[in-house]
Amino acid sequence: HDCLPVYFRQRWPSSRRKTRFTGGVERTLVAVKPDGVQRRYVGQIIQRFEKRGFKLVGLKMLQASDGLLSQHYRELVKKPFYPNLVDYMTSGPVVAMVWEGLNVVQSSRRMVGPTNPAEAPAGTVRGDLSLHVSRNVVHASDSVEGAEREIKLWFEGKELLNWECYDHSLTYKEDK
Ligand SMILES: Nc1ncnc2c1ncn2[C@@H]1O[C@H](COP(=O)(O)OP(=O)(O)OP(=O)(O)O)[C@@H](O)[C@H]1O
Ligand SMILES: O=c1ccn([C@@H]2O[C@H](COP(=O)(O)OP(=O)(O)O)[C@@H](O)[C@H]2O)c(=O)[nH]1
Ligand SMILES: [Mg+2]
Repeated sequence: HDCLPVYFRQRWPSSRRKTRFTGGVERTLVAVKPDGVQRRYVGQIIQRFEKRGFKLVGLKMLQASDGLLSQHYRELVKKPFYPNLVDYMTSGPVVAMVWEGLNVVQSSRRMVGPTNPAEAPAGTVRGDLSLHVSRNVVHASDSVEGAEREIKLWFEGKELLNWECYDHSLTYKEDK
């Protein structure tokens, strides 16, 4: 977390009152998959994260390679659907981004919805925009450790920017 701005380096104190934060300020990898790009959903997906209050700190469009995907999906390489997954993920450009904010890993997973769109509630990206598990529009890291690993895989350090949102004090309550 050395690359986070100074005011983010501490974890949020778990509160004296009812409100409890499970985590601190985190970063996560979100990627619009080739079907999402082809269907022109990039703007809508970015907008959901902006509206929620998260901060965009990295963004690029790329053609994913087999090598990158075998590392990204290293837990899935033995699965029977893995060759199809690679065909899907290399079928066109992917838009990869890094979002930063309080509990962003868990919150973005909730915004994206379950892997299978059939189980994804309306209001989630997958529940609103997709039907089939093999065309589920978007990726989001599923743990803080996974996010750190994936961000290193998809981005170089210099591609991630530290910047201050002017509305920070409106979206965060910082304890004195
Ligand atoms: N049973 C399956 N059949 C076909 N495709 C699958 C299946 N399970 C997973 N996939 C595909 O592999 C991807 C990775 O599976 P994973 O279990 O990591 O789901 P996820 O974490 O929800 O997705 P992602 O990692 O892309 O965000 C899924 O998003 C989906 O596209
Ligand atoms: O049975 C499956 C499971 C997963 N996937 C694809 O593999 C991706 C990664 O799977 P993971 O389990 O990581 O799900 P996610 O994290 O994407 O929800 C999914 O998003 C799907 O695109 C698939 O095609 N079939
Ligand atoms: Mg996954």
